[in-house]
Amino acid sequence: MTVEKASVLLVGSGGVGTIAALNLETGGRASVTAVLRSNYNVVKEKGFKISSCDHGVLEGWRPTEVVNKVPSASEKKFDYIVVVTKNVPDCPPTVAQIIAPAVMPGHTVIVLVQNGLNIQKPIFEAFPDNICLSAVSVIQSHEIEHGVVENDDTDNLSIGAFHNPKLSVEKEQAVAKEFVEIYKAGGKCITTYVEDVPFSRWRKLMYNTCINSVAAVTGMNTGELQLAKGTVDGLIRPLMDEVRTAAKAAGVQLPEDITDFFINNALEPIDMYFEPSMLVDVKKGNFIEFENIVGEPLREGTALGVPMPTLKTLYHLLSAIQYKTKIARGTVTIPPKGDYLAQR
Ligand SMILES: NC(=O)C1=CN([C@@H]2O[C@H](COP(=O)(O)OP(=O)(O)OC[C@H]3O[C@@H](n4cnc5c(N)ncnc54)[C@H](OP(=O)(O)O)[C@@H]3O)[C@@H](O)[C@H]2O)C=CC1
Ligand SMILES: CC(C)(CO)C(=O)C(=O)O
Repeated sequence: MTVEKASVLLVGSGGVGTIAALNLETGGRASVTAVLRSNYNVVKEKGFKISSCDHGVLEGWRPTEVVNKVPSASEKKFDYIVVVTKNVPDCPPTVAQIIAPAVMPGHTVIVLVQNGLNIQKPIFEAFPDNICLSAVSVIQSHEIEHGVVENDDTDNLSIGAFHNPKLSVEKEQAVAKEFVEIYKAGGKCITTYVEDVPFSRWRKLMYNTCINSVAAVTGMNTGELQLAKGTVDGLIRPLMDEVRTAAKAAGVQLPEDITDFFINNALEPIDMYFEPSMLVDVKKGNFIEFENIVGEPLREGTALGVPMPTLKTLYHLLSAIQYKTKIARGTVTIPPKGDYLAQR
């Protein structure tokens, strides 16, 4: 018996998105149309070159279809839109604006394979009748040049449903479980259904909010951060304590030993010198996802009465870095330098 393939629109085929497309196609239960932007021409012509710990080296790989624009729902009906762009709501277009043309109200399931907290809120607002899934990714995958992807760690995806109070929780969870089956059908990734999405999101923040962002501000990889005296105990631990306390205030109990767990496992070994994604973005001159990774936990914790002084300082440093990128990319204009010498 042949099973009909799910029709998937994948938006954002960089480091993580390309491996997601590959896993979806490998399982044979999905047919992927990928929307590409800066890598469109090179991939259309030559396909992706992928070096992956789980898939080996692939030259000229493409999903079923590659396009350079989000198709409209009237052109093609998609069962899922899998979003794997960076999520930068402070630098429009927003995710909701990007995917809007392809969303069929009440039909399309929107899957957010992105870091950060509360990323579902603008999706619920824009598409109140569509199920939205959370996919928390642990993978090390980067596009090192257009169309060239290096994936060093198994694609480990924790999938669950963001609960939209307007929709049936049973239906949302059934859809999440079905997507897990589609995603893992190829057997080359670790894909788990999670019921407690807030837990899985806050848990991941322990890394992203506290390590990723310190790496971005300092320009240092995980090995250098550990070697720099005082950074782990004076900066990363206090940040983790603040995030854990905010999670608790929000009703999410992270285990007491989680700080030691992340410090002893996620940063090791020192000579791995790993660059988290926000550091990669700063180095590439890309916008950073600081509003969802740092701003949202800060706003949520503060609103619940949790003092977060270290995180607040980090937030403002990241905000300044984002502004610097906006100047460099010309998305803001600043007044020209005044001629003060002439007035002396
Ligand atoms: N990299 C990693 O190892 C990990 C990343 N994550 C998370 O996964 C998500 C994706 O990250 P990552 O893969 O690293 O990001 P990348 O920057 O590698 O890829 C993002 C892709 O989205 C594309 N894109 C952005 N906007 C659009 C648009 N409007 N239309 C079409 N394509 C678009 C970008 O194109 P362009 O090149 O033109 O900008 C780029 O190809 C993020 O939320 C990140 O935090 C989570 C775990 C690990
Ligand atoms: C922690 C890590 C590396 C997980 O894959 C990540 O989320 C990132 O680099 O943003």
